[in-house]
Amino acid sequence: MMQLQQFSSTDNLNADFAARLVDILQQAIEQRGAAYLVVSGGKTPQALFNTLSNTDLAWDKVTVLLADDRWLDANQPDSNERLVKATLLQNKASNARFISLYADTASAFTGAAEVLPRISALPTFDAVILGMGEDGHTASLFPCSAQIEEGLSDGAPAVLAVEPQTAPYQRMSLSLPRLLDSRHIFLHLVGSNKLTVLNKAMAEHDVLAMPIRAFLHHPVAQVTVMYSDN
Ligand SMILES: O=C(O)[C@H](O)[C@@H](O)[C@H](O)[C@H](O)COP(=O)(O)O
Repeated sequence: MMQLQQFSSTDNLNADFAARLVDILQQAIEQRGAAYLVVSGGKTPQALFNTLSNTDLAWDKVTVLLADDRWLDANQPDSNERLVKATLLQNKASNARFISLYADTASAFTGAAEVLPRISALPTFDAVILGMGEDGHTASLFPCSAQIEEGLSDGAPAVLAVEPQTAPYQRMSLSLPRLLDSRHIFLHLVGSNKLTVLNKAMAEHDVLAMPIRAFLHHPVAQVTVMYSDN
């Protein structure tokens, strides 16, 4: 099930989104002593990360991890880990705990066994922020990959290695069931192209063609779409 929240500008979107996330994380810390936040890479969340990093919170009780990463050393420009460390884990958020999806092996497929226990050991997440590509991928659950059926299956491991055919780098991605195991799920979209893709995803049900549909049409999970045109 999905609920669309539309904002008049990215500034308004980011202010509202950051406040909402901080409330969720704060509540988790009060109730359970710790909070778990899953974020996405890509261009869309960068301004949100800057806002969050300047917000007061007991960040030392917050664990941050990525929904997916490219199989790159964290010093590489296209590493999502590098992006999160440079934008979110700064300022007031510099003492948050970060869990990497990377291991120093040549292939994501051989590294998966090392990464898996880090993620499968985690409790229910408090918030997951998803992005969406124009092909309807989310995290690194790419429609063009041979791993898509496994990643969307009920019995999928918490993380899996993925080799997209239409995007660079091998990836490590959280699976659909691991991402759904969250108290709150958001989809963060900026730009009218993304709204067109969202409408296409809502119009039909084939999840292998557009993996984001597995979230948007999920019978139980609530997905809040945080959207602005610009
Ligand atoms: O590593 C990544 O690229 C992501 O996690 C991916 O799922 C991303 O969220 C979408 O591709 C949207 O990316 P943009 O925000 O750059 O459009």
